[in-house]
Order: sequence, then C-alpha cells, then structure tokens
Amino acid sequence: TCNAAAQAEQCPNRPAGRLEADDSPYCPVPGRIGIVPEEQDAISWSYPPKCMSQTPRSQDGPRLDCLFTSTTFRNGHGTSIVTSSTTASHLAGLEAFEDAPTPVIRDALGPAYEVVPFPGKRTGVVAKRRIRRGEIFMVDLPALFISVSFLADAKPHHRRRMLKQAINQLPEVTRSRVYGLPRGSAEYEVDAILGPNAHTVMVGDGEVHVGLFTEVARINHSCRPNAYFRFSERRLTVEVVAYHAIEPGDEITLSYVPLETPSSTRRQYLKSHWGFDCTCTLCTGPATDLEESESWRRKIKSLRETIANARSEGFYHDAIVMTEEWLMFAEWDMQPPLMAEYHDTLANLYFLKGDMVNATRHARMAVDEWVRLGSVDDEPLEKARLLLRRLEAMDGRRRGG
Ligand SMILES: C[S@@+](CC[C@H](N)C(=O)[O-])C[C@H]1O[C@@H](n2cnc3c(N)ncnc32)[C@H](O)[C@@H]1O
Repeated sequence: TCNAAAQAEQCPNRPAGRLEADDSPYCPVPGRIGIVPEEQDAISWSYPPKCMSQTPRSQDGPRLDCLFTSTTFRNGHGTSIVTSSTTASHLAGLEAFEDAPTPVIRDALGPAYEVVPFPGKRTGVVAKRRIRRGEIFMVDLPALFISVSFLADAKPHHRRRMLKQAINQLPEVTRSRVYGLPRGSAEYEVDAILGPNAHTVMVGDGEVHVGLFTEVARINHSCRPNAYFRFSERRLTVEVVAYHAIEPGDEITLSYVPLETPSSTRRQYLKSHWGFDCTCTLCTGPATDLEESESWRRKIKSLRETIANARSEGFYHDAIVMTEEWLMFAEWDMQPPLMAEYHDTLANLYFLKGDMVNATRHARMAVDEWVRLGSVDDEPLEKARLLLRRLEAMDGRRRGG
C-alpha cells in the first residue's frame, strides 16, 4: 500500500469512474463543497498531536506528518488521522467534524446486509433483503486515515510506532473492530491489518490517503462486482452503492481494482498487493465471459477518454452521443453508473450545446434521482438543483420577454 504514485493510479474510490466528461478518468477528487472555514482548528483533538519529520523521496524539503485523534468523532466512533498539518486543518474544517448526528441509512426495510462466514474467504457480506439498483446501503466511517506520502516516506519503525499509537488512541469499540479484521502476511501487526483491509481515497488538492473503513473491509472483491463505493470528503464517509438489484442471500462484492484494469494485471495486482488469488465468478467462470467483459471494458475506457476530448474541444453533440454509448456498454458489462450522475452529465452537455429543453429535462431527472437515492452527501443534489433553477430562470425570462 505504500507507493504514492502507484496509489494515485490505483485509488479505486470510484471504480466505475465518473461520467462527468471534464473530470480526469481516474480517481477524481471527490466532492468538495466550496469553502473551508477560516477557523481551521475549530475542533480540539483528544490527544496532543504527535509529529514526525519525513525526508520525502519525491518532493523537495522535509515534510512533517502528525497523528491527530478525535475520540468524539461521529458520536464516539472516533478516528485517527496521520497526515500533514495542512491536510488535518482542512479535514478538521469539514462538516464531518461538526457535532452532527452520525450519518445513518434511513432504512424502513430493515438491515440490508449481514456479515457471514464464507468458504475460502473467512467472511463475506450478503444481502438480507432485496437491495435496489443505485441504492446506498452502507455508510462507513474511517477508523484510520493515513497519508500515503507518510506511508511511503516514514522510516519503517517510525511508521509502525505512529500507526500502533493511532489504533490504540481510538475508542474501545472501534479499536476492537480494527483488531478483529483479517490479517495479511506482513510481519508487523499494523502492516498486516492495513494490507488486506484499507482502501485509498483522495482529499484536499488530490492528496492520496489510505482509509481503514472497518465495515467496508468486510466486503470481498469481485472482478464483476455488484456494488461500488464512493467517498464523500465532506463527511469523511464511504457510501457503498448497488450497481444493480441485489437479491437476498447474494454475496455483496466490490472491485478492489479499477474496473478498466485488464484481467492479467488485475490478477497480478490482487496477488501482489492484497495477497490472494481471485476466486470471483468472473475469474473462475467460462473464458468467453471474461473475454467479452474485457472487450467492453476496453471500449468503455476509450469512450470515456474520447468524451473528455470532445467536450473540451466543444463537440458537445458528439459527447452526448458517446455518453449514451458509454451507458450502454457499462450496462452490458453490468456496471451501470448512478443514473443521477448520468443525467447530470447530459444536463451539462445539453446546456453547453445550447439545447435548453433537453438540458432542463435531464436536470430535472438528475434532481429526482438524487432525491430518490437519499445520498448522505448532498453536494451533487445541491449542484443539480442549482443548474435546474438556472435553466428554469432562463426559460422564465425567455417566455416573459
Ligand atoms: C478486505 S478483506 C474482505 C473480508 C474478508 N474476507 C474477511 O474475512 O473479513 C480482503 C481479504 O478477503 C479475501 N478475499 C476477498 N475477495 C476475494 C476473492 N475474490 N477471492 C479470494 N479471496 C478473497 C482475501 O483473503 C483478502 O485478503
């Protein structure tokens, strides 16, 4: 988990990628909501921050990383963050640290999943009831949040000491969840815990961090997953979303690797970074299924790049046509995006093209979809509403005069 450049390439915080064509195809910085408050140290940490200076291999000048623990974070869940003081200040200013209630899923239907023993994989997560396509059925908080630069640059014994302390400063309930996770083969306990359980996410201006989300860590990998996770920087949460309907008793799976990664690289990566030979249904199923999936993924990847180019060069009509194709290929490979994101993208492209009727139609559908999802991160809904209001105001002016 320690090479910053490799992590930046891999970071699968949004394995399906975003539809928004102006975003980088890999790991876009997840939703930042505007302003970072001025009084950056508004929260008080539960322990005096402990700092270590690193001599980075890749940047100029030494870098100071500190351990910050809040035991009161989200009603006593607690979190330990190891990062630069600039990033810590940025995080501390986010809504995640406000004295707000813990984000929960308003779930009148009862718990969506349970953790059960799973042959060959110790445990796995299975659906307890039907989960709708696009439903956010799990929201998790980070027990640990560690800068990848720290992991890469700190001396091994400093790194281990800091991380051990980071775990030990957590509240008892979260600490025991961390220690209850499966271990990899690394010699030292903290490395063995992080290895097979942590995921990468980005915060601030693209700083890659490793997040240990103990609930998400229960979900096994599949090369054709039925769910994916999205990171909300604003709330420091990970939401797990269903790609398509999941039936009761089905195993819930995520891809630990970006879906576009070719199968041989994917398998190698899972072996070298996660330490296992993948036994998912795609890897153990008929070769023709795998070949077909590979070909869709190649098409999806190249389409996404072409859409980004078409948009930046002002060929909005082409970008719209290709976005439709993108959706179709993604559906064929059973990894459809959130429909809300799809409508958002089209609303923006039609808007740029000057087709206000279709822009308004898609903006309305985007708002409806975000509301229906009940996302724990309201930023995309706010954005979609803003665009819709703007379009409606333009229409009002046109009709009025
Ligand atoms: C993040 S944990 C997943 C939950 C884990 N099974 C547990 O018992 O808590 C990752 C570990 O689960 C196992 N695993 C996950 N997906 C797998 C797959 N597709 N094939 C084989 N083993 C898998 C591997 O041992 C891997 O290191």
